[in-house]
Amino acid sequence: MKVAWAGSREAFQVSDRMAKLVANDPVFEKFSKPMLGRKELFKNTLRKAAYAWKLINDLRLTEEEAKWLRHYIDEPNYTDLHWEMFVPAIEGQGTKEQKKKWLPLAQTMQIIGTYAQTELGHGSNVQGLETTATFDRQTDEFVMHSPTLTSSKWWPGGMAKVATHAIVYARLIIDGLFHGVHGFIVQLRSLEDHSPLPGLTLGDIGMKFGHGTYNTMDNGVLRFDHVRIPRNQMLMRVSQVTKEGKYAQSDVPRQLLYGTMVSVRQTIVADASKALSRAVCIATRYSVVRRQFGSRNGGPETQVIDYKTQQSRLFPLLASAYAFRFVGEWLKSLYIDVKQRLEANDFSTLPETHACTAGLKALTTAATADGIEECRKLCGGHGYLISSGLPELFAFYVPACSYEGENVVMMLQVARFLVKTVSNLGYKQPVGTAAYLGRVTPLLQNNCAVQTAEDWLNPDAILEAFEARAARMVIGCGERLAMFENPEEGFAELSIDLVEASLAHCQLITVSVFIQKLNHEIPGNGVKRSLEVLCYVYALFLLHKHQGDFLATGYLTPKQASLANEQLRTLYSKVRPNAIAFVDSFNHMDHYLCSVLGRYDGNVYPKLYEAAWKDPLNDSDIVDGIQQYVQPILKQKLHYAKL
Ligand SMILES: CCCCCCCC/C=C\C/C=C/C(=O)SCCNC(=O)CCNC(=O)[C@H](O)C(C)(C)COP(=O)(O)OP(=O)(O)OC[C@H]1O[C@@H](n2cnc3c(N)ncnc32)[C@H](O)[C@@H]1OP(=O)(O)O
Ligand SMILES: Cc1cc2nc3c(=O)[nH]c(=O)nc-3n(C[C@H](O)[C@H](O)[C@H](O)COP(=O)(O)OP(=O)(O)OC[C@H]3O[C@@H](n4cnc5c(N)ncnc54)[C@H](O)[C@@H]3O)c2cc1C
Repeated sequence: MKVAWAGSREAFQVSDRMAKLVANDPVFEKFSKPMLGRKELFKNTLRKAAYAWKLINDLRLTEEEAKWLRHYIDEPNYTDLHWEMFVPAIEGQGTKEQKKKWLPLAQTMQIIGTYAQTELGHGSNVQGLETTATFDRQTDEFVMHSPTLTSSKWWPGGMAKVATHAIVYARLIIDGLFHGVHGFIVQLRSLEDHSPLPGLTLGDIGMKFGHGTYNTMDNGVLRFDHVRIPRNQMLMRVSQVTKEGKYAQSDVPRQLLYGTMVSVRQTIVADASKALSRAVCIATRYSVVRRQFGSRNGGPETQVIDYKTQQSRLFPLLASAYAFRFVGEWLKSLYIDVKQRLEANDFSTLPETHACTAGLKALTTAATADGIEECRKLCGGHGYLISSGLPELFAFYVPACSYEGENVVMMLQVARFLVKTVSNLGYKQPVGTAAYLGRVTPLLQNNCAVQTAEDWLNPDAILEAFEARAARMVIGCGERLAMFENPEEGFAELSIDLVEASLAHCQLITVSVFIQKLNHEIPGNGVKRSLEVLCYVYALFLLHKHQGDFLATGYLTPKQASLANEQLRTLYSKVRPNAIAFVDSFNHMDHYLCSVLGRYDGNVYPKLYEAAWKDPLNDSDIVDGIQQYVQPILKQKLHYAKL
């Protein structure tokens, strides 16, 4: 199962080696993090990042190994933006010459980059950005300027204190004409003494949610006061500006300007299963240790994992972790394919890839953020302790619902793709993840054939149910949209239904990828049979949760929906004996989990007790402030004290 989770024996070995490397090196200790102040926290992260870079070089780690190393260090920092956004932006949007100049510098970290798109006034609406890049023909330069307060760049990770360079998105202006938003490579700091370059105001935007997690990152604010950069620092693969000031667009579609976001959204989907599996591992192990009620004749109480209600909250999350792992793997292969095509100037699959990355990013991050919080509740009161590992994990993870495309905004992008696909149905056969929309007649006419709970243990029945629900919701939206004279008004008016239809479409992708995985790629019958159970749990849990959709579209009868729920209950009993094996298969080491509740050895209570004594408040019996503020109250003799 460890191999199935990792993707291959080689992938398992690489991640396992890196996990151990980090866990066994005292530099990467992280239990004390929540006790540190912001400055110490930040410096500590800088120290770890520098040490990690040294390890990467000394041990000659491959790109894959370096990624795992950074992952297991488990502290957001400037290198995330450098590797995940700055480098991909140059790779995807730079010309050959630009790549030749900038990539070697970035890949050896002689420069450190960030991705400065969002502003104080605009994040989702990229076309609404206000920073300007005005071409000056005389000097062959662009003048970067922040004309308003709201145009201040706001949020870019690593920008406040570390990055030496940034890809800055700004409105291109030539001779007073606006030519859309483009990316520019801008140097922010001196490579000699790290001071901000003249004309730039740079700082940190302040503390963020949670304490020891995202505050290791220096998210920044940046303002330009007429800062000049050479013309050849505009990323010019999509559009070019000549030294005469002529604006030209190559045959590369404009959408490629958004390409870095496709790349990172794909990574975010791949990462969702890591965060969810981490929370599920903690909650499952603890649910086996924790006992409440049910003692008979003085025997042990019931393990809370044996309560059906606990199972009905925990096991769908366990199944979701596996579903997200497989859909992340699938999306990665889709992305690798599109990347190769884009390099060869084949843009045909970009719209579908954009819809998949946007939609799956929204689906997986929302479910993971909610899932981590549910795992905290599944651990009862102890889940609220920092030492459970869950509050910090939640604080770290939850911004994924906002960054890299706010989730609702992303689902609306999926909706645009679906509406377009449906409106083209007469003359363009949909392919890939939208292929089912080419079979609308049977999907709209045939109803579910399930008659017993057992009938739900059939991949075809499940697939057809998810296809019919998505097709009916999408087609329904299309029909209602057609009634509006102005399509944009119609889209806005129906946006709530459109987001729901997009979710149904994305859930269909996730379920069908899981089924596909079982049909083709699982080595070993035992592993396959166990994963089949999780696949059914995932699908039937979604069906139960969204039964309103399945019933309202008329595909299911209430009886069939309740048979699905009955089957789900039976499936929970099949998951139970393997629950610990399923979470052990994630291969998460204690160091990575950073959780007393999720310890591999189950030795929870003594370690919780021990951890409590490490709190600085327990350094002495009488702490600072008691004499000054508590003792006087105890000793006072005021009238109202008698009340
Ligand atoms: C160790 C592991 C590390 C993990 C990863 C690291 C993460 C680090 C953590 C945080 C870093 C965070 C960074 C950021 O957040 S960077 C900022 C991200 N910002 C956004 O995501 C902004 C979201 N907004 C948009 O993407 C766009 O504004 C929009 C798509 C919502 C709207 O675009 P707009 O041009 O205004 O309008 P349209 O909807 O009409 O789109 C036009 C056209 O373009 C197509 N399209 C849109 N986006 C893309 C895309 N990304 N790729 C391809 N095509 C795209 C769209 O479909 C339309 O096409 P058409 O219908 O055919 O015309
Ligand atoms: C931790 C973190 C790190 C970040 N790092 C970076 C970075 O490195 N570089 C960078 O450039 N940016 C970064 N960002 C910024 C991030 O990309 C934006 O915050 C994100 O894209 C969301 O945009 P917004 O803040 O403008 O949200 P808004 O768009 O203002 O969203 C507010 C609300 O409005 C709704 N809404 C907005 N538009 C619509 C619409 N058309 N229809 C319906 N509802 C709508 C949203 O659903 C949401 O509920 C980071 C953000 C965070 C939290």
